[in-house]
Amino acid sequence: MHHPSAEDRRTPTVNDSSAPHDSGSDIGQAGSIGDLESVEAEPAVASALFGHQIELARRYTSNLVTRGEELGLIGPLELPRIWTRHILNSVLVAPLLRPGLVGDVGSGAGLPGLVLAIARPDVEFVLIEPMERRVDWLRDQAAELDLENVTVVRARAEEVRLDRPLGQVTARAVTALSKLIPMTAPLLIHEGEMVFLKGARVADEVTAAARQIKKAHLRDVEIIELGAGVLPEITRVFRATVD
Ligand SMILES: C[S@@+](CC[C@H](N)C(=O)[O-])C[C@H]1O[C@@H](n2cnc3c(N)ncnc32)[C@H](O)[C@@H]1O
Repeated sequence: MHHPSAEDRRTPTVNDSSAPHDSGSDIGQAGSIGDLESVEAEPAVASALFGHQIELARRYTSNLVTRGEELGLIGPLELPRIWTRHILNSVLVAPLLRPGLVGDVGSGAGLPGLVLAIARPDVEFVLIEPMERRVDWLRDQAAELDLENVTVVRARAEEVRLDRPLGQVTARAVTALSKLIPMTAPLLIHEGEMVFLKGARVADEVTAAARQIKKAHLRDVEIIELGAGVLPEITRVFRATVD
């Protein structure tokens, strides 16, 4: 189990404008698909979540669309596609993780961090999030869902002090690769991996981040497309190893 450092109790200056994709609520555009009742029939769920994990994912989702919405962590128009666009999109990444310590930078409402912690109880997670309101939410959810493999640290990634380096780091909708790479590279062990959920323009981001990729000594840079034929939208993952 990972134990938080003194950073956990620190109160940093929060400047959320550093997340260019943050439009107020963590999640918040119009959508149309989502079916909580038939979730076991979803191939993406069937391959990554089993028994109790499905129940935990349901409870987390239910909390997100009720209390999470009240707290402004999710926009009301996003509720209908919460499963496909947010939960399952995160679940798809679970097979890319390996045992060890994984850091999720900018977890916000818990995506992908809390979902991955449900899907991979064999992996330890540290959720790194600067905003107090979101940190409180993440801690409450981890406790309520009994996720013993989760520690929440209140900090910005550039300033966080962890007890030990990360084997892998994840992030979704935090900032462009050109900022995310230098922000997270120092947190990783040698041969550690970046696993970032990215949008349709990830190839352009990779091109724009050429200098940062070189400076961080990244190798095996690849874009992995997940969920084709399973989810309405393909999930694109930027994966790279720190040499
Ligand atoms: C748009 S939200 C995305 C949240 C979540 N990952 C998701 O996909 O729904 C961006 C999050 O990144 C956090 N954030 C912004 N800058 C950060 C930094 N420098 N280090 C860590 N987290 C940061 C924000 O507080 C916010 O919770």
